Amino acid sequence: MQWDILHSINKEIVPIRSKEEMLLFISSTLKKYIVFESGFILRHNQQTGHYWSYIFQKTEEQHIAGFLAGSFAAVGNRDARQLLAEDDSVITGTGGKDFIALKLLEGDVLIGWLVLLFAENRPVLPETSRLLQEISCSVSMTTANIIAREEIGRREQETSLLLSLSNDLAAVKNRQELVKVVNGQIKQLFPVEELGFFTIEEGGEAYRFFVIAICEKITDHPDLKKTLAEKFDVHDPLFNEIMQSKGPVVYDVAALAARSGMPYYVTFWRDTGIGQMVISALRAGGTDIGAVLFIVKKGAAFDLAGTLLQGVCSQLALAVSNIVANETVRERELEKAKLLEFSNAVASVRDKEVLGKILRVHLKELFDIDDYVIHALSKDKKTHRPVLFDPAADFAAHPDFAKLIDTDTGVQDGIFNTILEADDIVIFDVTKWFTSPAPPTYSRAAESVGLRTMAGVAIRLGRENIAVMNFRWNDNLAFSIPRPLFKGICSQIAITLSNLMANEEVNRQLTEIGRYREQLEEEKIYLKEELSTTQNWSEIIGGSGAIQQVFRLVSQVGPTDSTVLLLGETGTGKELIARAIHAASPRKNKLMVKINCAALPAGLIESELFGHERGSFTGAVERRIGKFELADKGTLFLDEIGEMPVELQVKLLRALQEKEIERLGGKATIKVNVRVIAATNRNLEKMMAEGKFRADLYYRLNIFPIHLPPLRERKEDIAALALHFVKRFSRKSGKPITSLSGKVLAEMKKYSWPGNIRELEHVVERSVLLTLGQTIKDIHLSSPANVADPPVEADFKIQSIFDNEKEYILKVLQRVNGRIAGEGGAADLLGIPPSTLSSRMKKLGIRRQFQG
Ligand SMILES: Nc1ncnc2c1ncn2[C@@H]1O[C@H](COP(=O)(O)OP(=O)(O)OP(=O)(O)O)[C@@H](O)[C@H]1O
Repeated sequence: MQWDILHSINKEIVPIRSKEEMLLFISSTLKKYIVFESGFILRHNQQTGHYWSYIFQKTEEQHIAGFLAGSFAAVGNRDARQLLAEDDSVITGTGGKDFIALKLLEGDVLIGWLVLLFAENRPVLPETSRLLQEISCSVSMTTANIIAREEIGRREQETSLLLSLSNDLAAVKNRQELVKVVNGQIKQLFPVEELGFFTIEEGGEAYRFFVIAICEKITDHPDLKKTLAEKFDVHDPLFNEIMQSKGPVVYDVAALAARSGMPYYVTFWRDTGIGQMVISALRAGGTDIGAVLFIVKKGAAFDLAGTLLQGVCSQLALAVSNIVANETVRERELEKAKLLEFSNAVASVRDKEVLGKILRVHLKELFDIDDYVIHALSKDKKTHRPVLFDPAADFAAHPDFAKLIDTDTGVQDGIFNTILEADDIVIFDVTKWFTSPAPPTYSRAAESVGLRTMAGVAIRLGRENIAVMNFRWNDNLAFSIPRPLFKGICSQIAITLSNLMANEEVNRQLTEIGRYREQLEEEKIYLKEELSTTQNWSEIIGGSGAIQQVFRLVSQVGPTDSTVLLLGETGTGKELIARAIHAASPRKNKLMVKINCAALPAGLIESELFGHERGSFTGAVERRIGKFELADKGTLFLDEIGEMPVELQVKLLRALQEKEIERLGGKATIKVNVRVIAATNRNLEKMMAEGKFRADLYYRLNIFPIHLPPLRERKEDIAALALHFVKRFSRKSGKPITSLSGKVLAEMKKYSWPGNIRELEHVVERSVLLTLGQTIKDIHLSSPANVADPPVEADFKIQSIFDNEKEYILKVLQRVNGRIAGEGGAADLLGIPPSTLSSRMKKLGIRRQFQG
């Protein structure tokens, strides 16, 4: 009977393949032969000594639930745990709730127990115990099979998960896709709740979060942004340890957080209440690229043994490095595109204001940068001044900022020099400016618009610092400014800025050239005038004692640098004499610049004399040099000096004494080397007495006075002057007029000539136009009362020296019958050698018949 039972039981056990079949066997087959309340199988871990419920039916019964949960009730006076640990293959309890625990062995290894609980009133029978002993081998084998099959199944599942994970990870192209795979598959493979990936930054000194797959409860955590944004030091003890370790490391978060020098995220996760985290280095192609952090599910224990974590980590490393490579390629392409777009936008801009606006749009769009100012460095790199700025920025509207545009500031202010030496963005505290003992001018503009923290970066053309770009700083910019692109944009700005400045320089030079051209044009006018008067100089007429005295004074003072004051009525030849003085001076190759103080409105004389800067007064659109500068190294002729306004006399005096001038609206003084000749028809001494002319200026000008006599006081010159003008105007009008009649000449001599030589000149000019023959026989003088009948010399007529000589030689030749040489011949009578007479005759056009 016993054998039959054993045989039947074994027959039932052998085909069992699964936990369910085993449970069915225990709860129905076994119960046919053994009477017990309930039965289950516990598993046992040989290494750790842990045991756990393996094959069982859930129940509400407390004593069974206690077993299943691992809390054994005391059996007799022995604890069930002790009982289980004993070596007997079947243990039976005594007293209380009886049970039998049948040891399940695979070889020598204890793999678990089959536990049967009995009702209190039904103690375990010895034959039950024996029967169980008999079937223990088959139950052990079947259980070991189930475990093995399960293990195989688990491994197969793991392998397939790993395979699909590896397929999915291979296809991952970006961070979002990685998060999807992590959430979908990693979380199935391991008891993890959250994952975070770190990557090591370029340069290898810092690491930061690359991507995280976190649960919702911390998505809204206030410190999350900070945690994700922070850069961690690769030398922190935790990261160091992970990088040193060969595989993943399990950490108790509370214990880890208690260690010193831990990175911030450890505390962050401790505070969210998690117990364990597993961290593993991520390596791709033999290079450390970062780490992966698994946040273990609450209550779950993460057992590294037997997991595929290491393999999974290698796959994750590959995926991360692929994403990084992809992102780098994309970033570079994007950068290239953005750089291209930026350089296209700025390339053709030549206008500062337009460029300022374009920069504003692009800096905002690319990096979220606001309120930028670009300060260009001076050539010697010692000072800077703002040249380009965000026109919409608050500070741009500040009056102090407007002043800055044209102000040079030293770079050695502790901020600019630091920026210029740095390779990256320098962040600085603007408030330091406010409290510094000598705050720079721009600090007030910055303060008033609430700028507190700013950043600055050196703008370099190649390696040369050419400018500094400052902009408003906030912590978000740390992430919105990708350095490679930012550097590229800064280089573009450098190119654009240097082009702009070169362009400005060219424009400045063109304006300068334009100004010089203008100056040359003016000089040309003066030179022409001078040329015409120089010709006049050779034809200054005057044989009278009075004018000869003037000529003597001119030749005395001419070669010196003395100031000359020409006094005389209008038209007496003051300007002519001034030019003669200039022509006789060492300055003759430079300009004589004339300014007529009577011809200019009082308000313009100053600008005319000293020049003006652009915008110095309404209408001063361009910078203009004054006559003083134009006459530099030459002569300045101040005509009608008596008409100069008194207030300007002071300035003139200062210019004469200091030998330097200042342009209107200008700041710099300009050295000038000018010789001054002043002229007036006014009585300066009288004016001085009346307070209309400054005494100091008078004495400064009156160093070498020359009085030009009125024409009425040198009537002996009238004939020569009149003839001189006749020739000039007849030549000009193409008329053959060569002389004036004696009557006309007599009229002229009688006339008082209030307009002096100029009047004579005009009278002759008019007469030439009216005369038909060769001789002027009539003139029209303005005041007939002044004209009296002169004692006319019948045969006297005025003619040129040339005609006179010709006529005289002809008369002599007629007297000697044309004989030139020999005693009593024409040459003898004229007291010159015959050869000289012959050549004179030839020159004068005397016909051959008279030549001997
Ligand atoms: N000695 C001279 N010989 C020839 N021409 C002369 C002589 N003196 C004056 N003139 C001519 O007379 C005209 C008037 O001379 P100028 O302009 O020099 O006089 P001014 O004293 O400067 O006159 P104002 O006081 O009105 O400026 C000029 O055309 C000048 O060439």
